[in-house]
Amino acid sequence: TRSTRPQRLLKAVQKHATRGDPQSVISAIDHFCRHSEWAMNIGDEKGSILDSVVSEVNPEKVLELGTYCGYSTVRIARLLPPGARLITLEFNADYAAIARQVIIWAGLEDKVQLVEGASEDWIPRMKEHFGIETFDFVFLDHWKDRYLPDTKLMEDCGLLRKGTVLLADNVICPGVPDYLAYVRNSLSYKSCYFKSHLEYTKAEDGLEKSVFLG
Ligand SMILES: Nc1ncnc2c1ncn2[C@@H]1O[C@H](/C=C/CNC(=O)c2cc([N+](=O)[O-])cc(O)c2O)[C@@H](O)[C@H]1O
Ligand SMILES: [Mg+2]
Repeated sequence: TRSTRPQRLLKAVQKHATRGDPQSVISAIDHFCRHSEWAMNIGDEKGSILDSVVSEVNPEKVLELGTYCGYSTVRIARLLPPGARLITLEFNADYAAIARQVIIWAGLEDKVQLVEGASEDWIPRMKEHFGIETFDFVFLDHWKDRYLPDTKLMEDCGLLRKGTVLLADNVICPGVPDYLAYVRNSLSYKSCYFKSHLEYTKAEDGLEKSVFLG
């Protein structure tokens, strides 16, 4: 049977990127998505904003919701200090299998724990299963109707501390209106919008950075 797009994306990484070189993995995926097949990675333009926020926060404990093929996982993990950990949740087994290979190709498997499962099932288990008290940085890029319920779940599970930074992709396109209204109106968050473009296109999109105030 015909291969899937994530499988073709992984092939492009293995063909064009250098093992152990995260930047070459990022460039190979961006080239594939610009010149061969669009895919829903954050991309290079919004990816640079992600890089700057991660560098500013310099987090020890990171949670990513929605791994897909591991593009943003690699972008984040390559910037983490030694000893820092990234847990990424992905409930589609096929995507998880591709992402594992992309993360290994980038040489970042020691910094990343890819958990194959649903965010709603695993957020409540972060303490007892991973010994995580709170996260320093959370990247939201999974199904858009899950951003708000999962944020409330993280609050309820005590996983956010004063200063935890949430960064959400696609707040314009496809859009997350309920999440945006919540973080922008809640007294528990200081929120700001980074205007950009939908990956590999000229359409507007952007990232919302929200600092939990405790
Ligand atoms: N509750 C959950 N727990 C674990 N994994 C979960 C999950 N919900 C979804 N996922 C996974 O997260 C990814 C979904 C991304 C949705 N993005 C999108 O739909 C999307 C669409 C466009 N677009 O249409 O232009 C552009 C973008 O940047 C986008 O991120 C998929 O890999 C999916 O399996
Ligand atoms: Mg996205």
